[in-house]
Amino acid sequence: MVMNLSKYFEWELGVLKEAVNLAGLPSEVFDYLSKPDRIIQVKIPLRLDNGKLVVFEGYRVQHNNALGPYKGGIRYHPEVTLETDMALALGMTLKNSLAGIPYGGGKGAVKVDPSKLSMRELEALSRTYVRGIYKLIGPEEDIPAPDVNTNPQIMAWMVDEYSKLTGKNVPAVFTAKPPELWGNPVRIYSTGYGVAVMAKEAADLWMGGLKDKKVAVHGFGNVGSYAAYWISKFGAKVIAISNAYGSVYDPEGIDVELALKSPEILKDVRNYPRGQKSNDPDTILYTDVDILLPCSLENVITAEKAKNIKAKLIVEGANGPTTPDAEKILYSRKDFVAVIPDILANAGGVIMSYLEWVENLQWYFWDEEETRQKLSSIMSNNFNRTNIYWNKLRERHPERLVTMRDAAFALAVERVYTAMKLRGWI
Ligand SMILES: NC(=O)C1=CN([C@@H]2O[C@H](COP(=O)(O)OP(=O)(O)OC[C@H]3O[C@@H](n4cnc5c(N)ncnc54)[C@H](OP(=O)(O)O)[C@@H]3O)[C@@H](O)[C@H]2O)C=CC1
Ligand SMILES: O=C(O)CCC(=O)C(=O)O
Repeated sequence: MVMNLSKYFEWELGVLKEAVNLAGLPSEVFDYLSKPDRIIQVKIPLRLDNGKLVVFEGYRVQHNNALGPYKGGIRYHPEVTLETDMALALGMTLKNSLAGIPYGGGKGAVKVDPSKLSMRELEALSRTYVRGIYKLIGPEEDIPAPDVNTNPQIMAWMVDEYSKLTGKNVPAVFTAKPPELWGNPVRIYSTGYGVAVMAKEAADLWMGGLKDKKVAVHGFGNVGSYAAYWISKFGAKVIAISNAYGSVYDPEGIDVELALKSPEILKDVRNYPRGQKSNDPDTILYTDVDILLPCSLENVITAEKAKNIKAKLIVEGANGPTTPDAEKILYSRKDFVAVIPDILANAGGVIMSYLEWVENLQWYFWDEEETRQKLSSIMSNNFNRTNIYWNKLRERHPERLVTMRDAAFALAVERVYTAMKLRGWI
């Protein structure tokens, strides 16, 4: 996939501008939010196991903290750029606002291919990154978490490094830690679980329920694999999955539990024992399914690809997978239902991070069932609020296409605006 990353930031800003307008807010709100509060850029020198020194580049973008501390994940990816990170940080401000949680938005990144590093190198890189940013993060300042190619083990190293540097035991500075180190056990699957809850809400409302609905999942990583697992649990049938190496299609249904338990399949979905295999991850975008879950990276569903998509409902597990041009093409189809936008659909991760942070701050822990229940009801409530607002906007603007993304952005930006206004910033 060729990623046009700067394009992602550009189109996200376009949606934001429109949202400010739709919400009837002063245009200066767009000027304020189109730039982050602060960009931290750090040098990460790493001595490789073979003795060679390499220097990586890392970022932490703190976008806006009107609603609370900056919050958002850290991505390790060889193609990540500062602009991608800025787009993702803006997305976090809006996602956290829409979710109704007490956070602003931020995002971090290191330009590295972690699959090429040994465990020792990965740990050293993660600790050096924390040394670069630790003075500007904290449980009341900025709370990072995982994103693409980062995980609870990396959070454990990071929280340990932070504690060493500050001389304090501060678990609430990072979320999605291992449960043995004050993490919440739901967090590992919460984003995918939330995506499945959103698909269920949408299917119940518009498609007669999830039962036997055919599903394709693009990107079988943390978000995609658990989204596939939970949507199957809710009664749908996952028939196609992909990752960076390729895809597998089985009209009889993929055994998601088997795939989730197999390190070989998680590494490369073509190791799945049945079905038709392809070396192209994108073939599954065009499979005849009811629901498509894009759970890999941004800019996957372009206008060109949208023309051949058959799914009626798209629930965005990834951040920024559908371009606005593609969305227009999808909505022009009579049988198309909706794109449930990223800031609504994949908020399960950060909502669960919020619950873990609350647990860490008060040293009191809920059990798994109870926390999942809390997450589920916050997600369902957010779906309903956004849908009601979407209906209102469509009634108000019958002359134009108002997407659910427009509604989600407008609702989110309203809450940020109110906080900034009350604080006297704007
Ligand atoms: N983790 C979280 O809690 C949250 C993540 N997100 C977003 O969800 C998305 C996925 O994140 P996450 O699951 O954590 O990341 P992972 O690294 O766990 O998974 C990413 C998946 O996408 C696959 N992938 C990469 N490139 C392609 C491609 N060209 N075609 C098909 N699949 C591809 C990867 O395959 P391979 O393994 O082969 O590289 C992997 O299966 C990102 O957009 C992220 O920002 C959003 C909210 C929260
Ligand atoms: O839990 C978190 O803070 C990470 C969330 C995140 O990065 C995202 O939603 O994209």
